[in-house]
Amino acid sequence: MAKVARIPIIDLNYDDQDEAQRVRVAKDLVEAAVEHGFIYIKNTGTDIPVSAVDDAFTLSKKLFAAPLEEKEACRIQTNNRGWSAMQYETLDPAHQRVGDFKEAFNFGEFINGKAQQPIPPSISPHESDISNFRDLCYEMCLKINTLLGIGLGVNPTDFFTQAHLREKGPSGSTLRYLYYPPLTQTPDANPAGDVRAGAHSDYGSITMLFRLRGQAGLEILTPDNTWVPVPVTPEGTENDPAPPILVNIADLLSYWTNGLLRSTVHRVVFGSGGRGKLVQGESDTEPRYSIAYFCHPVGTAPLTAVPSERVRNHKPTDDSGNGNGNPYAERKVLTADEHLQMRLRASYLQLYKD
Ligand SMILES: O=C(O)CCC(=O)C(=O)O
Ligand SMILES: [Fe+2]
Repeated sequence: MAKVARIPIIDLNYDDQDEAQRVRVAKDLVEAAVEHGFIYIKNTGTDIPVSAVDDAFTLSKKLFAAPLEEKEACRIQTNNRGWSAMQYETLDPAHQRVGDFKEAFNFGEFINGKAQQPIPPSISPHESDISNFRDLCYEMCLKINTLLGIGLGVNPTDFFTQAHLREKGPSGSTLRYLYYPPLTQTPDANPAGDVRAGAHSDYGSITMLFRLRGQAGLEILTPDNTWVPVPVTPEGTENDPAPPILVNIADLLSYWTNGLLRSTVHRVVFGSGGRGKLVQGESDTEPRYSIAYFCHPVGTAPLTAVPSERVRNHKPTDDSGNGNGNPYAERKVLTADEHLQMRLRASYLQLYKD
């Protein structure tokens, strides 16, 4: 059996009246974020109902199965909204021969349940459901940001949360449906060298990832520089109503905390015959679907030093200035939006070529 990533599993289902318990969970969350950058959040349906996740996957499948013209009419724009065709995005341009073997659809902000971008007619009757799911993700993201503030001893503890509040202005937060066809449908792919999503770290503050049981592919780069798969259903969650939600620290939060919180590099690979090592009980012969919510602070949020003793005392351990070997989180960025623009330009070469 393949060696798998050892990522802590945390249950956010604590008693709201029990402050000591909340602080304990917050500290566990921070330690996992410092050590691994990835955290499994047990999904018992409290924060995000299991039916809402199931319905989101149903809609995603409908969207990617829609006629090509419908998706073409929603092609991704420089506002980072819309449909990204097979191989259009290249997450690791320095090392990839060709683009990612995936399709993606990005949903930006909704206003009163209405998308502010073209939506394929095949799923437009469900626009308000997509908006609701995005809201659930947003609320959970605020909760995690609050816990991170508590666990880090940031003063005020809601420093991160305040920076994410929608009422303060638009943000780069994006709900993304992803579809990775199986090798049988991608004859151009060379599974030994090509990837379904190139090695990258995420751009925002945190990412929440939903996956389907049995679908292989995600790997993280460990501190000793080896790739290990991230099981969809880690030990101890087999009987939960849904697989855990996989949360990872992204570049902006790593940058904000001077590298204390780890933004871990990850990728999606072909398993059988490819580079990946399959986790027991998972396979890559079926089409793979995942859903990510990329949580970003409001675009104008200045990335000033986090008011935390622990962050102040943290010494970056490498030349990048972010302490975790991540080459993207450079110190020159000023606002959340500037940071996002820098990252998008690097991965959508055609879109930004002019
Ligand atoms: O599909 C996955 O499992 C991961 C996708 C991912 O890393 C991303 O879209 O940033
Ligand atoms: Fe990612």
